Amino acid sequence: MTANESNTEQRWEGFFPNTKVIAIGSGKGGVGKSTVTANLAFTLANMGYKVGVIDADIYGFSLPRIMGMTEQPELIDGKSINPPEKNGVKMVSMGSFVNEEQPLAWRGPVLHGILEQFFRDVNWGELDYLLLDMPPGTGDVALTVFQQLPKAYFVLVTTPQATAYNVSIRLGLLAAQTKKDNIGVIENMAYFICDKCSEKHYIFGDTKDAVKNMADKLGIPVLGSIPLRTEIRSLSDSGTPVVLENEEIAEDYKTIANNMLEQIKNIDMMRMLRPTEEKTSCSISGGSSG
Ligand SMILES: Nc1ncnc2c1ncn2[C@@H]1O[C@H](COP(=O)(O)OP(=O)(O)OP(=O)(O)O)[C@@H](O)[C@H]1O
Repeated sequence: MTANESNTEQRWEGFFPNTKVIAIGSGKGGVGKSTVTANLAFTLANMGYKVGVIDADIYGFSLPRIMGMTEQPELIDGKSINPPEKNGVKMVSMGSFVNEEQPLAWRGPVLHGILEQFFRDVNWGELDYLLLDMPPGTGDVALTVFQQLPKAYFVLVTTPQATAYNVSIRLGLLAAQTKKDNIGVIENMAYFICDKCSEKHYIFGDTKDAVKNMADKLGIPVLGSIPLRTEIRSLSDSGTPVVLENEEIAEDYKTIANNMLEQIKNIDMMRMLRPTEEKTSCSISGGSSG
């Protein structure tokens, strides 16, 4: 796609002129991207920001369960909906409309249409930050998001295993190629603190610098690390993101959120200095399939 073609396309961020959209992605599934998204959303809300979350993982949605927001959205006038809200966070997911066990099998254009409705037909109100929980990998939805949200900031979540961070590099490079601003990497399940010896065990990484080295390759910072904790999993499963219950982990998330906002501030300053052509160009080949 050329810069001109991309400019004439309807872009979703037009629905949110005053909102910063943060797309949260991972190279592979199971690294805790949705858990991190949910906890970051409640952290930002706790810091006083107005926050919305779109679950862009249409087939593999899990946010309604993790955030404990399983109620159906309210249909207003036959075409727009009021999203569920909890602790100052609004959220919409495919899981808000279908049963958790219902199989979904749609091709790209249908996914694109559903995501567009999440942006256009939901009464979000004024938001400071809209977090987008992306499906894992570099598939159709990632490409659509990169095309439709040229000003979005991009955050990678990975665990310290080589199998996870190596595929994250691919997604990070794709984001960079399509001129997305990568803000940084969040390391999840970074270490485990033993109940008995209180030592940190780096279960998933050969070295504790694995994710730092990966972030260096992409030229972006590590925004922070979250430990592997049974409590994170068990609270998530029962619909209470850990930051609402555990002050120590809430502090870790606050550090990450502050680092993220600082990076956004720096990127905004750099954007003001960039030539216009560079701000709008997009190098994805092919159409805008979703
Ligand atoms: N730091 C952590 N400590 C312990 N368990 C965690 C941690 N982070 C996430 N988990 C658990 O790991 C599992 C996978 O997390 P999650 O669903 O957030 O991953 P994901 O990357 O979004 O996966 P997918 O993209 O495949 O949906 C969940 O059971 C979650 O509770």
